[in-house]
Amino acid sequence: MQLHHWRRAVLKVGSSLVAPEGVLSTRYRLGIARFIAEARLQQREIILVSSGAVAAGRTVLPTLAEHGRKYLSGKQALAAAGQARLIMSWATLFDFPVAQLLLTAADLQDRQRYVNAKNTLRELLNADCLPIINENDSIITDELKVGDNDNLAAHVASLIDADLLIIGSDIDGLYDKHPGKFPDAKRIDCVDVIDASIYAMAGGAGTVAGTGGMQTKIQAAERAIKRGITTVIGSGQKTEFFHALLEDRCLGTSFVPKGDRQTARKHWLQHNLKSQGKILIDAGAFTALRERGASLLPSGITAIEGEFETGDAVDVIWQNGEQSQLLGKGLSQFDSSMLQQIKGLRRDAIAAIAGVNASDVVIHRDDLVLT
Ligand SMILES: Nc1ncnc2c1ncn2[C@@H]1O[C@H](COP(=O)(O)OP(=O)(O)O)[C@@H](O)[C@H]1O
Ligand SMILES: N[C@@H](CCC(=O)OP(=O)(O)O)C(=O)O
Repeated sequence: MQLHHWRRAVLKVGSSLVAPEGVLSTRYRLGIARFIAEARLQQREIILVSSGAVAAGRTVLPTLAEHGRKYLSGKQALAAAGQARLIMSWATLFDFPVAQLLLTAADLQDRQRYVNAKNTLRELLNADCLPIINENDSIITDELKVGDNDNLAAHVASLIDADLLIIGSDIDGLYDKHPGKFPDAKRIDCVDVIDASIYAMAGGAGTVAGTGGMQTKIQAAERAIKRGITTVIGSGQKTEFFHALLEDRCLGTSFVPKGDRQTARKHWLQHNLKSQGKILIDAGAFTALRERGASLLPSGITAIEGEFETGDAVDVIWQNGEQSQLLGKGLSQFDSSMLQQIKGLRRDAIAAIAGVNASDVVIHRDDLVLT
């Protein structure tokens, strides 16, 4: 199946690839690492979501592995020890820097942490670094869990505005029934609509190390395509799967959103998010945003209307004397009270008010939809 030309992908690799026999191994990770390196050479960006911390922990702490995985703190200790081994072992496969981000559902629900995670990822990509993400298994309880890395990867894809979500597993796609139980199961090339009949095809995990099986992969695809992100599920054990992706083709199962990605994103921003306030901008900012596709900086803001929180959607309006023109809608990286203080200011002055670590971008161009 031919895909669109993708530029930024979240690649999720399951425990079945990272630790095929329940312990950390390079057997499939060498091929995965080669794919990441080649994609980067093609000027594509990759964010890796890697499972395998608990499996790696079993090697690091064999005694705990025997008894510890039966209770929560034991599993969490295995994940803590294993995560360090996991990240080190990925780092040795690359000649570019890697960075680790451990996220929880709470981080994705809290607006400030969500924006922080997004900004950190953007910085890492700009610095040519490979972000490697996992769930922060060592501290979470059930209520705060995303629970599986398929859904976590879909959240990350949406957070960083990826145009492709690749779910690498030990199987070459979604079958119409559990292939391990039914020898006549047939692989599906492309899913147009995700409904109950698609979920009914999915069985549980294939290995002891895996979590969720196809169920969570379909959930992830559903979450991603709602945001206009094409999702593919395929075998991370096969070099052909990765080769094809480098040529914008999918040899597994693809889930393709209707319409193009910008349309879906635009639709999501425009129709699913209610504007909580207004940011009025000057003529210079209007031109920069409209003509040059720039991000909105505080220096171009003349006034703020309404009360809103960090991450809320706001209308961006050019006010020209008595007349005003709606430029678009975007996600604000600051709340309205901080914006009241930093509007019209330049970078140095902003740092004195918002702190040296504060971003000086109010609405990133990726988060702005022009009307
Ligand atoms: N309909 C299906 N199509 C394909 N695989 C399925 C299906 N139902 C269940 N599975 C199982 O899901 C497994 C992949 O999920 P999982 O074991 O959680 O792996 P991972 O570690 O890659 O997330 C497959 O190996 C297969 O045994
Ligand atoms: N966060 C866990 C993996 C969770 C998970 O979703 O596993 P998998 O189904 O193998 O991708 C770990 O690192 O062990």
